[in-house]
Amino acid sequence: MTRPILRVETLRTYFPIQRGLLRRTAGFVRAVDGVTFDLLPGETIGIVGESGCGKSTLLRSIVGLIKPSSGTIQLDGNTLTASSRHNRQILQDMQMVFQNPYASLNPKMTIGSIIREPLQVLQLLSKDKWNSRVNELLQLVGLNPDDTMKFPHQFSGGQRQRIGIARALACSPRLLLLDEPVAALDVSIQAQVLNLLSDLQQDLGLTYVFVSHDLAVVRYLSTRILVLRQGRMIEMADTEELFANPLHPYTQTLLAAVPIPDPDAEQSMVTGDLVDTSAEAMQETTTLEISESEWKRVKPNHYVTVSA
Ligand SMILES: Nc1ncnc2c1ncn2[C@@H]1O[C@H](COP(=O)(O)OP(=O)(O)OP(=O)(O)O)[C@@H](O)[C@H]1O
Repeated sequence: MTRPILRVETLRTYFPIQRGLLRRTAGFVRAVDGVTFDLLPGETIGIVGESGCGKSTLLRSIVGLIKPSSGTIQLDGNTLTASSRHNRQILQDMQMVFQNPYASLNPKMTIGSIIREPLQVLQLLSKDKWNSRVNELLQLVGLNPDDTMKFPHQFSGGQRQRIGIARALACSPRLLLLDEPVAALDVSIQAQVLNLLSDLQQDLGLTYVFVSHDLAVVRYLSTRILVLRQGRMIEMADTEELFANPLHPYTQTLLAAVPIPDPDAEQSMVTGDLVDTSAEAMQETTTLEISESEWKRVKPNHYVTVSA
């Protein structure tokens, strides 16, 4: 059986609520509260749920931008600790793409230096190969390699997100954590960026964790969906199974809000071929080691919570 590239086990991230002059801890926001899932190579898991349910905190906890309160995260079978997170291979293997392409790029840096930065920081490749790698990355994301000396403000929103993706790909990661990567873009541009992500996944064999509040967008890209509510897992299933057979009332409510695609519409949201790159991976049943009292396993890959 294929080893999961990512294993998240009973992950909890709580933020203290501080009150009074002495800033005493009066309680905790349970932003992520016992999340467990495995991710096989080539899969895309979509994390969905309403605003504030903990989607971004989950991603940030996985990538190490926030220190989780408890639980374990394994990358390729290796448990991530404060010290192992400095390991070059781990830093290389897992990269994040942020929601806001306006805020996530340093406006004072040329895009050449923005994309080159991870190579410099991680000391990857020899210095004389950095420029050709930057050109290659720009081409990979559909941008002009002659534009390396331009600044972020000289690009459109969609192009800036492509720059963010090129930077995330600079050190050849295997796992991309995508936090609402198209939410800040116009719908027509969203389609182009989603198609790019799909093509890159196929061409480079990438694995994605994809966060969005937009279920229609998640449906295009994800092979499996995890529904979160107030930090807790509500339901998890293969994408089409979840859409066809949502079991938890909360999932049913979320799905009811997704507009049904109009077959006569001139332009569907995503054009071109979206190839399911994880067909092989999906042949396998992923395991979920959560207490039976909390989860009901209704099909090999369909779990629903019975306590929330
Ligand atoms: N640094 C922080 N300190 C305290 N509370 C926080 C912090 N970051 C997030 N939270 C709280 O944790 C909860 C989850 O927030 P998070 O941003 O992860 O949700 P989300 O599902 O990504 O929301 P959105 O879709 O609006 O981006 C929220 O109640 C939020 O207010």
